[in-house]
Amino acid sequence: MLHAPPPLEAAGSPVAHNRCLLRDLGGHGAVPADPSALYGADAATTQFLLERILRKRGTARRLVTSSSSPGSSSVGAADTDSGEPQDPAVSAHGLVPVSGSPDRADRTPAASGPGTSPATALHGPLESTAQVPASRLSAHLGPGGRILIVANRLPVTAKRDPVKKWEFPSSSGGLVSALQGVKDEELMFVGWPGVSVTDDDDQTFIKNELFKKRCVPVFLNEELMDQYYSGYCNNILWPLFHYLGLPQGHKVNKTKDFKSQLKAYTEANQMFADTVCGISKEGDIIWCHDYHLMLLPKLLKQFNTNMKVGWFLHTPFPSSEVYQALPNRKELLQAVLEADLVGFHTYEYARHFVSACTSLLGLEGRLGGIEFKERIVKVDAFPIGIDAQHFKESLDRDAVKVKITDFESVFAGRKVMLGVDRLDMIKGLLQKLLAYEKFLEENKGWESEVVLVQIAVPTRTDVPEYQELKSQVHEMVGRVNGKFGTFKTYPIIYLDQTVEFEALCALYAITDVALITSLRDGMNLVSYEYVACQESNKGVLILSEFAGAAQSLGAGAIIVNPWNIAEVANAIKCALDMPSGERERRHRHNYEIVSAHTAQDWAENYVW
Ligand SMILES: O=P(O)(O)OC[C@H]1O[C@H](O[C@H]2O[C@H](CO)[C@@H](O)[C@H](O)[C@H]2O)[C@H](O)[C@@H](O)[C@@H]1O
Ligand SMILES: O=c1ccn([C@@H]2O[C@H](COP(=O)(O)OP(=O)(O)O)[C@@H](O)[C@H]2O)c(=O)[nH]1
Repeated sequence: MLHAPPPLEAAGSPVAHNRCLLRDLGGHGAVPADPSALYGADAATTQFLLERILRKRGTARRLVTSSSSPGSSSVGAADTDSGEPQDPAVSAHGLVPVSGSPDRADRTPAASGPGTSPATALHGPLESTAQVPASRLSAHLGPGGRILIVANRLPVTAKRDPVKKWEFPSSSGGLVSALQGVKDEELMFVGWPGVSVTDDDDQTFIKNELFKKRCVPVFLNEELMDQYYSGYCNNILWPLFHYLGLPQGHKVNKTKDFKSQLKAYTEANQMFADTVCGISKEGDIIWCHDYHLMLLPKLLKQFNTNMKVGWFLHTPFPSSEVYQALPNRKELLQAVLEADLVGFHTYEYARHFVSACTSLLGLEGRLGGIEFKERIVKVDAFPIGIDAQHFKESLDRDAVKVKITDFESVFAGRKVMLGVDRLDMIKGLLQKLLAYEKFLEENKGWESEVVLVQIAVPTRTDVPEYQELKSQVHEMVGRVNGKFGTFKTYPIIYLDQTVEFEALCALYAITDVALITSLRDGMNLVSYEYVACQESNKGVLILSEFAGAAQSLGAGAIIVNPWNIAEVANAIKCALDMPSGERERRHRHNYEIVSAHTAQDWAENYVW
C-alpha cells in the first residue's frame, strides 16, 4: 500500500507565508536540506526534485527514496559514488522497452513513411533550425523503434487563414508546451489537429504537411468532438478530476446525455487506437497522455499484447471518494491498468489512483504498483518540468527585447501583476478578481500604482459552462475597473486572447508579481515559466496550494488558498511590498528547481 504523505499543514504554515516570514533557504544557490521546508509538498515529490538539483550540480551526495511502494513518502539521505539511483523502486520505475538497448550509433534508422528519412522529414517547425538530437529517450529503444506520443491535441493546429489557405501554428496549453520541450529524433506525435476536416483532399494535404512536423492526425468529426471532447472529456471527467463534481441533471439533455457521450468517448479512443496500430512497429514505445485517452491502453493491448504502453495523467487524480461518483468508474480504471506504466505529476495523485483501484476493483497495491491480471502495473509520480533554457534564451532575442521596452514604457511608474490562464473554472479567475478587488478596497492609493495584466486564453468555447464563466469574468473585470479606474488608469488590463511567445516572455520578464489562484491544477507550467524569466527582476510568485507546482515551488512562492479571499488579498499586499533581499532568496530557490528539472528530464525519467 502507498503511504500517506504528511498533512499539508504539517509541512509548513500558510499563515507564515502570508505574513511574509522568510524561510532560510541557506543563501545563494542553496537547496533546503530538509525537504519539509517546502510548504505543502508531499515529501516524496520534494525528494525527487531535490535529488535532481543535487545530481545536476554533480555532487556525490545523493538523496535516496527509501520507498516500499511508489507513493511512499519516507525519505532519507545517503552518500553514494554513483549518480544513479540504487533503490530498485527508483531505478526501475520507468517504461523500459522489451527489445533491449543497443547503442544509438548502431541503430537502424526508423522507417518514417513514404520516401522520407525520419532524421530529415520528421523535423518540422517543431525543430525547424536545429537538428533534433538523439537523447537518453531513444538510446533505449529497440532497433528502429520510436516513441509515439499520443495525446488528444497535437502540438500544431491546422487552421485556415482568411484566404482559406491552411497554416499550422503551435497549439496552446501546458501539455503541448511540455511536449515541445522534449527533444528526440525518434519522437512522433499522434493526435487531433484542432479542426474538423471532412474533405478528402484537405485531409490528405493536412496529413502530408503534419507528417513533415512529425505529427500524425486523427480526424474526428464535429459531432464526435462535441460528444467526446466537449462532452465526456471536458464536461464530465475534467470537472470531476478537479473536484468540481459532475454536471447536474438539468444540464443533461437528450442529445448530450451521459450514455451518448461515453459512446463517443469510446469511439474516439478507438480511432486513436486504430491510428496508432496503423503506424506502430516492433520496438516502439507508445506513450498515451491524459484523461481523453483512458481506454487507449486497453485497446492497444488488445491489438498487440507485446506493445509497450505507458499512460500519463496531466490533471490531478482525485481522491477515490470523489472519483467513485463516476458512473463508469471501474471501466476506466481497468482500461488504464492494461498499460505497463501509469504516471502522475505528484505522489498524491498516484496514491489516489491506487486507492481507487483498491476500493473499487478490490486490487492490491504492491511494491512498485498494482497487481492486475497476474502482473504488476507500475504506478509512480513523474513531475513534469519545462524547457527553462528556451525561456531564458528567449529574453536575449531582439523581438522579445522590443516587447520588453514597449511594456516598460506602457507600465512605467506602476507595479505590474500578471495572470496567464486558460479561461477555465479550475484556474480560479473569479477568486483572483475578488481578492484583487479586496486588496484595492483595503489599500487606498494603490489603485493607480498597480495594474493586473490578465491573459485569459480562450478554451473549450463550445462547452456552456465555459461560456458562462466568460460572462462572469467579464462582469467582474468591468466592476473592478469601473470602481477603481480613473481617466488615466485602469487597475486591470484583461485580454481574451492567446499571446505570442515573444510577448508572453516579455510579460514574464518585466512583471513584479505572478498571481496563480487555481482551484485545482495538475501542475501549472505558467508558474515555472514565470520563474525561468525572472532572473533579473526577481518577481514574487503567489501560487495556489492546489496546483501541483506548489509541491516544488512551495518554499519560494507565497502559497495561498484561493478560496480564502482575504488571504490572497494579503498575499498581494505582501508581494508588492516585499523587500528585495527576500525576493532574491525566494526567487533563487524556485529558479534552482525550475532550471534543474526540465521537460526532457521528465520524459527521459518516464521512458527510461
Ligand atoms: O487541449 P485543451 O482542451 O485546449 O486544454 C489544454 C490542456 O489543458 C490541460 O493541461 C494540463 O497539463 C499541464 C501539463 O502537464 C498541466 O501543467 C496543467 O495543470 C494541466 O491542466 C490538459 O490536461 C491537457 O490535456 C490540455 O491539452
Ligand atoms: O497565450 C498563451 C498563453 C499561455 N500559453 C501556454 O499555455 C501553457 C499553460 O500551461 P499550464 O500548465 O499552466 O496550464 P494548462 O493550460 O495546461 O491547464 C503554458 O505553457 C503557457 O506558456 C499559450 O500557449 N498561449
